Amino acid sequence: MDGPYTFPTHRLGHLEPGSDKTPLVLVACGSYSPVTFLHLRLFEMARDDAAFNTQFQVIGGYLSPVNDRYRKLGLASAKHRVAMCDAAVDDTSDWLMVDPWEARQPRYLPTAQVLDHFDHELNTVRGGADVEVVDPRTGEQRTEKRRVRIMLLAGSDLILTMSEPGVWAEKDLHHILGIYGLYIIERAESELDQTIFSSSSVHSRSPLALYRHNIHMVEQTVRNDVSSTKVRLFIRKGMSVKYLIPTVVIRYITRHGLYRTADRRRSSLAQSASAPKPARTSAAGETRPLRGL
Ligand SMILES: Nc1ncnc2c1ncn2[C@@H]1O[C@H](COP(=O)(O)OP(=O)(O)OP(=O)(O)O)[C@@H](O)[C@H]1O
Ligand SMILES: NC(=O)c1ccc[n+]([C@@H]2O[C@H](COP(=O)(O)O)[C@@H](O)[C@H]2O)c1
Repeated sequence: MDGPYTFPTHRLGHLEPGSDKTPLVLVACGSYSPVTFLHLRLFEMARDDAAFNTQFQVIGGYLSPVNDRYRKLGLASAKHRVAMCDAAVDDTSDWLMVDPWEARQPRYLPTAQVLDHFDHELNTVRGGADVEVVDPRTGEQRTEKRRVRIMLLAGSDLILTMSEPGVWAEKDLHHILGIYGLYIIERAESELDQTIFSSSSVHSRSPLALYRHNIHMVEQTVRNDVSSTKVRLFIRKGMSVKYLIPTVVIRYITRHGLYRTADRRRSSLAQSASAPKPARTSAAGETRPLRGL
């Protein structure tokens, strides 16, 4: 992560010539300590859903690892988490990228500001996505710039925290859901009570109900509940994590001796009052031992 920052664009796709679709970029903010096959698979599920059920065409996907100020158990340093994500996408994907910008910031950044950064890079700096169109009057072909839509990609556990008090600022929810939108992948242990979206319930004035049209839900037809917590626990116990995370990530963990001991401390840097306390300890609960372990 040393050296000057440049926004990664090397795997950005483009719209088909003449396409009337809206270009979509998916951004998944998370800890990724470490990144798992499930984290990568979330992007594939969302891209398929967009292709089959919407007017969007996914032209890019970014993992944005949270920085060291985030108060969460089990975080390896941002430098390691970014390197593991980089290795994972380089080895397993031809369209996913890792943006180290959030991880490099000196303070915790709420997700709304991270999405603003992507909007700035894609729509202000690059001016949107290129699409070849034919002028209906002259028949000439020209390149048009089309505004890129950015959406937050997350598991249903994250959306549940959006209706918990104190985790998200109300103005940030209006910003994220109103301007950008959400791709939600259902998570086995975090089933959504549909009334949180209902305009006729007590939640009717909540941002989730207000911007229901900007929220896309995807059911996991092949259920996978790998979590980083489980992976860390397995490593600590000397158990295999093969086929749960990419082999290049296993090699990286071994080479750097990560996750060998229980990390009951939060990152020493993570004392900033502006960093929200994560709403859940973890999917498998670092403090709640897994059966048989
Ligand atoms: N089983 C799952 N199903 C759907 N989404 C998931 C699942 N596991 C993680 N995610 C999503 O992946 C993103 C990154 O999350 P995060 O890095 O916190 O992963 P995690 O595996 O839950 O980590 P930890 O176990 O350390 O809490 C979040 O949007 C989270 O909702
Ligand atoms: N207020 C906020 O912007 C807010 C609140 C909770 C989680 N998040 C983000 O969600 C992501 C996932 O967080 P967890 O690893 O705690 O599930 C992180 O990138 C974190 O920054 C943002």
